[in-house]
Amino acid sequence: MADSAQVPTLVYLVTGGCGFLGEHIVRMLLEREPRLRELRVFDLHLSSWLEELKAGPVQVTAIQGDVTQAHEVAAAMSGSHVVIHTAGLVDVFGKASPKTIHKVNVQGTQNVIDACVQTGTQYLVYTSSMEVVGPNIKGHPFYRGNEDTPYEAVHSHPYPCSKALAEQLVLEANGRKGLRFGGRLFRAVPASVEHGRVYVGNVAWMHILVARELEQRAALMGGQVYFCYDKSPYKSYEDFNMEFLSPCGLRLIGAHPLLPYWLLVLLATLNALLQWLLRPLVLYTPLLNPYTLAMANTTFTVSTNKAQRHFGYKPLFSWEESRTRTIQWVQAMEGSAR
Ligand SMILES: NC(=O)C1=CN([C@@H]2O[C@H](COP(=O)(O)OP(=O)(O)OC[C@H]3O[C@@H](n4cnc5c(N)ncnc54)[C@H](O)[C@@H]3O)[C@@H](O)[C@H]2O)C=CC1
Ligand SMILES: CC(C)[C@@H](O)CC[C@@H](C)[C@H]1CC[C@H]2[C@@H]3[C@H](O)CC4=CC(=O)CC[C@]4(C)[C@H]3CC[C@]12C
Repeated sequence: MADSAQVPTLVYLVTGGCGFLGEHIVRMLLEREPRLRELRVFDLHLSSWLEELKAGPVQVTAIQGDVTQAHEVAAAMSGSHVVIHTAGLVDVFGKASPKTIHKVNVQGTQNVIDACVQTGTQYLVYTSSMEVVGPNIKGHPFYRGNEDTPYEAVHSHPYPCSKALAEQLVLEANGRKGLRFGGRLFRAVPASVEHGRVYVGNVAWMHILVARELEQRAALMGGQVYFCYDKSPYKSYEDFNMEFLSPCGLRLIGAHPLLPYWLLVLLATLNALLQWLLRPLVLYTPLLNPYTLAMANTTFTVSTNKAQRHFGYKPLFSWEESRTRTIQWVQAMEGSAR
């Protein structure tokens, strides 16, 4: 059994992947990162040599995009585990305006950071520059210094200013969570209890398709039941929720339920009794009651393609897109709850 360090499960995104540094990173990842499942190469200008890389075992996805466009960055980021952000304007010759340099190097980096937070991509590697340190405008030499050597970094040129600002954004974003929950949830349901979940956008899409096809295919579809499904992973109810809550800073404590099942049944029953006793005074509606506990502890998953066979249904949103959109929704809900 290959250890996890060797199993290709990770999705990397390299911005500026067609640049001088980016190309080296792309080729080296393919040669030296055994955990790589997909390598996304994001660049304003895609190079033809990318095509030759698609013949290998790792899925190489070329994405033409602009880091100054937040939605393009977020779309490329969706489902990535690691992003290496090299895209930038290297210009100390006055080819580009200070505004453009700032827009690409600073706003572009902010867009990458925001996309990480939105999509739950937890690891960002940023290519900074020695110019962030110096030489400064006073011409002070920096002789064989290191990261801790004191030096007065004072810049006026657009490029070093942009790199210094971008690096500061990245450093400040370290440890940032999409959501300030920062809380802990305690596992109540065994991870082995699978529960079927479907992204709401795919549920809506199936409804649209049924309504559209029903008239033409009444003989086949009339009176039929169709399970709704997509590529959402089979997980326990709580583990599935963590796909969206982990990127928002929540942690699920315990590989196994922390309380024995009989105690959960007792607590659920007490909740039901309390609800009954309090009903004349107040509506007490706890999450844990005998019904919800039974549901959460009963495996219920589907595997079917009847909807595809009968009316051509295919999920509109991939798992990665569904996950990203749900994380964004959770974050928006948290923002409105403040
Ligand atoms: N070349 C050097 O000596 C040094 C470079 N760096 C940094 O390394 C990074 C990469 O630099 P190089 O590979 O040398 O430059 P490069 O110009 O060869 O590569 C930059 C890549 O970013 C892409 N890009 C530019 N604007 C973009 C945008 N708006 N959206 C998407 N992609 C965009 C370009 O198409 C290009 O492929 C830059 O962040 C630079 O500041 C840092 C230190 C030294
Ligand atoms: C307190 C813990 C035991 C916690 O894990 C309880 C989770 C519980 C609130 C949910 C577990 C299963 C959910 C239901 C399931 O997804 C099926 C459903 C289908 C519907 O049509 C409506 C929602 C629901 C009943 C859903 C409700 C929440 C759960 C019971």
